[in-house]
Amino acid sequence: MEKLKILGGNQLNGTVRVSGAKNSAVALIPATILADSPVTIEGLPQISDVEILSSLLEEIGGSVSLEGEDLTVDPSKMIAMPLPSGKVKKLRASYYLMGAMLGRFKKAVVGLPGGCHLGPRPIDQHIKGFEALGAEVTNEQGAIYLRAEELRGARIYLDVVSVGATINIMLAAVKAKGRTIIENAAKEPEIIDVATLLSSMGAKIKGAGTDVIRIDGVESLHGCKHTIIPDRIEAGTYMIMAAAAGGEMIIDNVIPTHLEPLIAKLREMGVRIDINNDQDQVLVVPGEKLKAVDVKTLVHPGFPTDLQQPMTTLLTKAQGTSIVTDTIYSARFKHVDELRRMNGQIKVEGRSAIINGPVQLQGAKVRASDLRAGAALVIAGLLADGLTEVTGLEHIDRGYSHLEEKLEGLGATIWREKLTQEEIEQMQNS
Ligand SMILES: CC(=O)N[C@H]1[C@@H](OP(=O)(O)OP(=O)(O)OC[C@H]2O[C@@H](n3ccc(=O)[nH]c3=O)[C@H](O)[C@@H]2O)O[C@H](CO)[C@@H](O)[C@@H]1O
Ligand SMILES: C=C(OP(=O)(O)O)C(=O)O
Repeated sequence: MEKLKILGGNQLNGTVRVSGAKNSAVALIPATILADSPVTIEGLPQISDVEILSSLLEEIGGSVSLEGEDLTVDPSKMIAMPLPSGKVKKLRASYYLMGAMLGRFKKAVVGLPGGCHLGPRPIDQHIKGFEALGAEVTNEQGAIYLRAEELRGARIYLDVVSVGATINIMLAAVKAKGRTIIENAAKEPEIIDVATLLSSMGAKIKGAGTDVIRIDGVESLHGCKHTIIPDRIEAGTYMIMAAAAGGEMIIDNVIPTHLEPLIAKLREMGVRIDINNDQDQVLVVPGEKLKAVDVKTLVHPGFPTDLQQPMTTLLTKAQGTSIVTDTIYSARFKHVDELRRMNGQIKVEGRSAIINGPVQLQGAKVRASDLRAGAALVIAGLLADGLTEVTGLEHIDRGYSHLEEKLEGLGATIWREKLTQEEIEQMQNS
């Protein structure tokens, strides 16, 4: 077990290159199960979610080569091996193994997913979709059992706009007989990325990125090569870091339109953002003083919930009272207690955090309860007076590729250390 140590107060200057999108990667990798010949995905982030999913593909008989940012999967010898427990619980996106294995084998056994604890995260809409396609779905001792004689296209209206359900239904439907229509589908860029890979494999998909997706099932899918889109949440995290820590930062390898809600909010706060579409870059130049703003998370293209926690830290520096409301998750505020330990003047009321600023955060020992809480605490450490120690790195490592190297390159004083036996015991007893 390890911790991050951050000596706060440094300005961040220079260029940071954004990695491939975690939320695409975790769907693209299971999607390879559907092909009958090798698929290569280029530009993957070097994060634990990618490593775990790659090893799960090996567990079901895939031949997998992950070298740096590139993954090649030969799925031809895969079998419908049950995956009821173990690694599937370490991440949220193991649920995509359900859709992909159902599509290919017409059966699957996959443990209920893990991932960040942000309040209830049911998968009823995924199951509704699988059932509409003709699968029998049961939940036995913490694992989902899926079986179908054949998959038949269907019209599926999602009661809740869900990224995971939209992609999972796409994965199963590409090999169903006939047409599937997903209505009230999620519209995230990652959904378009997955549809692009599936289309390169021979799938027939129209409307990805809108709220109606039409899929005409095909008999077989073939191998191909695909380059992943950049991670808009990682990009957004660095933009928030730049706004928080001062200095001038170029964030490279971004699709600026994916960042519109954040760009608008940062500008409202008084941060200068220059967009260079030709170079896939944005430049962030923080203003002298930051203004308080209200933020409400919404489904895409609204403000992304995954940037809500980092934004809360930034708002501790803004003049006045800001209200951050999360309409997607009921309990995505575990970072607030930790920020309070660092002198954050924040209270939580229902689904909102009320932040009074500006305050000077103080270095402290804090624990990341989930991935973006981790990002929020790292930003707090960069801003704080003195030394901050962040534990719970297993969460941060799910989603941030080379975090310390990238931050060091920008001028931060940050390093990783092993926890002592005493610290491990203290954590286990707390
Ligand atoms: C691996 C991945 O891509 N994770 C992202 C994905 O998570 P994930 O796919 O889990 O999120 P969803 O879009 O499905 O969830 C959105 C909301 O719908 C609810 N819901 C979802 C499914 C369902 O069957 N029933 C239901 O009620 C959830 O509880 C949540 O309140 O989208 C979230 C919302 O942008 C992001 O925070 C996560 O980073
Ligand atoms: C909530 C997140 O991830 P996951 O859905 O993988 O838990 C996230 O990326 O912020």
